[in-house]
Amino acid sequence: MIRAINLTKRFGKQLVFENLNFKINDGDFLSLIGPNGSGKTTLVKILMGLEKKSSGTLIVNQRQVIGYVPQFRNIDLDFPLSIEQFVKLNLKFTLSPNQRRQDNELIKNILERTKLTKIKDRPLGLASGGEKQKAYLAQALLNDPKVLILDESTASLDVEVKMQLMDLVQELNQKYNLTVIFITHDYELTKKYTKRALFFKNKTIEEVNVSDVSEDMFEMGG
Ligand SMILES: Nc1ncnc2c1ncn2[C@@H]1O[C@H](COP(=O)(O)OP(=O)(O)OP(=O)(O)O)[C@@H](O)[C@H]1O
Repeated sequence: MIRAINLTKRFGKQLVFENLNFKINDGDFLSLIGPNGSGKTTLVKILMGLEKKSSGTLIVNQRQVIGYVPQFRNIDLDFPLSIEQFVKLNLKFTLSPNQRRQDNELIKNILERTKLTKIKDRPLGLASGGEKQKAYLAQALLNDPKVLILDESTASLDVEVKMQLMDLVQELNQKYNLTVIFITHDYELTKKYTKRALFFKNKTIEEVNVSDVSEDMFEMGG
């Protein structure tokens, strides 16, 4: 469970948002929507402990590991790692054979969950956009997160591939009760996949019913 009480953030004199009040429950599939610059990324950075709040209270269970899937970035064709090697980058180095065995099991399991097993040896640079994004997702799942943050992860993928990625995330949400926070500018995906929506408006946040989310909510000035 994550709870914000009067959460406020300023950068110097610039007020980004003030008095955010919300609660995110375990297993929620939630979208964070609002125009450019309204504070969505700043909020998740605060959630992940990468940015400091200015005032207010934020309660995040300490043991609640948060996984983060970044915005889609293309990767050079000659990137030297295979999909599996890339996913493994998030493992802690160990000399213990026992730990290595456990790590290998874990990797196998995660590649299966993200449907990457068949192509695990393919160089990441040669993978399709959707496959690359799944590799980021697999990396984020490595530390067994209870919360997964997707930061516009589907931007610049084509529609079908976006849906495939979101189907996979939905499956993880339903099977493992993974909490999903989806920062997005995508109206269709918000409607199709998310169960709750938090809308940044006038420097604060309000919960709107997903059925009431409209396209202009992604465009209006902050
Ligand atoms: N480290 C920083 N120092 C100063 N200002 C910052 C910093 N990070 C973000 N900002 C400002 O805070 C505001 C909110 O930015 P943020 O990236 O959170 O918005 P966003 O809603 O995620 O936008 P977008 O939809 O465009 O990704 C912007 O005006 C931005 O310029």
